[in-house]
Amino acid sequence: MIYTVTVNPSIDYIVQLKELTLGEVNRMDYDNKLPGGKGINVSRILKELDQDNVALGFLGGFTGNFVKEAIERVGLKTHFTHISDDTRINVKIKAQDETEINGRGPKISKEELADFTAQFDKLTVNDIVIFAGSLVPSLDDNFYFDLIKIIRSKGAQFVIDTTGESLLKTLSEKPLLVKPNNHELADLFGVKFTGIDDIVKYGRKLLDLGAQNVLISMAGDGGLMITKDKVYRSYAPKGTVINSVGAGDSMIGGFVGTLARTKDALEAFRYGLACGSATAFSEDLADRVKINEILPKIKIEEY
Ligand SMILES: Nc1ncnc2c1ncn2[C@@H]1O[C@H](COP(=O)(O)OP(=O)(O)OP(=O)(O)O)[C@@H](O)[C@H]1O
Ligand SMILES: O=P(O)(O)OC[C@@]1(O)O[C@H](CO)[C@@H](O)[C@@H]1O
Repeated sequence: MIYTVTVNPSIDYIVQLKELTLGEVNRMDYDNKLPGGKGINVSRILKELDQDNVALGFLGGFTGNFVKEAIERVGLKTHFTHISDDTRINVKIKAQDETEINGRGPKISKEELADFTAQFDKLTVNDIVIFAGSLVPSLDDNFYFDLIKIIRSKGAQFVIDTTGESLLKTLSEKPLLVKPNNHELADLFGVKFTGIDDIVKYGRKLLDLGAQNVLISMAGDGGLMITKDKVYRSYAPKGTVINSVGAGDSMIGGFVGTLARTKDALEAFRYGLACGSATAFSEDLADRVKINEILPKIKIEEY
């Protein structure tokens, strides 16, 4: 089974207006509330690919109820730990620019945390756990790493979408996939990239440090897959970008879901790219219709 973990889910409150003027009363042209959080987004994409999965994490309060109902309505399997504090609301403003204001997230008590962690005892070698998104302030930086140790002790696989030291630290535990974007990769090693060769050089370091599969996403410039002896590059297909929120999560969902089904990393890369672009070209996350429309437009070449 594939499990996604969203420690800090959200209601994504999408607000559209022609122009945002700071310090003034602004009126919305359109608004929408969507269930959010990186792991939940990965779960939704897995579902679109008919890949069985369960979304885990913490949900609480009226906001948590909204998220739970919204994702269960689309048929997602969930097993969230109930918390007494409210799930956060993240504001996504689409005006002359895209601006995101993400909440810090709720408090999680020791008991709530223990309930959540107990689930990991049941993992087996057939399971994959995907961690994605920020932690809440009451959890310390070792949170993911401690869970990863448990996961690996059961022989299960893990994927982690995080940045900086928290990512570097997990590499020795051999994540199934890491997918920093090019900016995150540069920050990770404290360098500036001048071209694709630099990106490949530092992407390969992630493999050397233990990652099993490495993708580097480059938004509208497409993505790279770096293997021990080959580098694959894809330019993103052209289209009208409606929403780039969740493109990275979609790429992870597309890659992991397809890798689990086919064991073919190149095919998984193709689906990852298609899901990422399909989300960029959709108002919400991509659905199966959009993904299937984009798939034939994905071209991958050896770099
Ligand atoms: N503007 C775009 N046009 C076409 N494809 C896109 C666009 N933006 C993203 N994609 C596709 O989605 C993939 C992931 O996007 P991106 O690099 O923005 O991930 P990310 O930085 O993790 O995004 P986010 O954190 O916003 O989810 C890209 O590699 C690309 O294939
Ligand atoms: O604050 P985090 O956890 O880093 O990111 C949360 C978030 O911005 O990521 C998703 C898009 O990737 C959104 O659904 C959600 O609002």
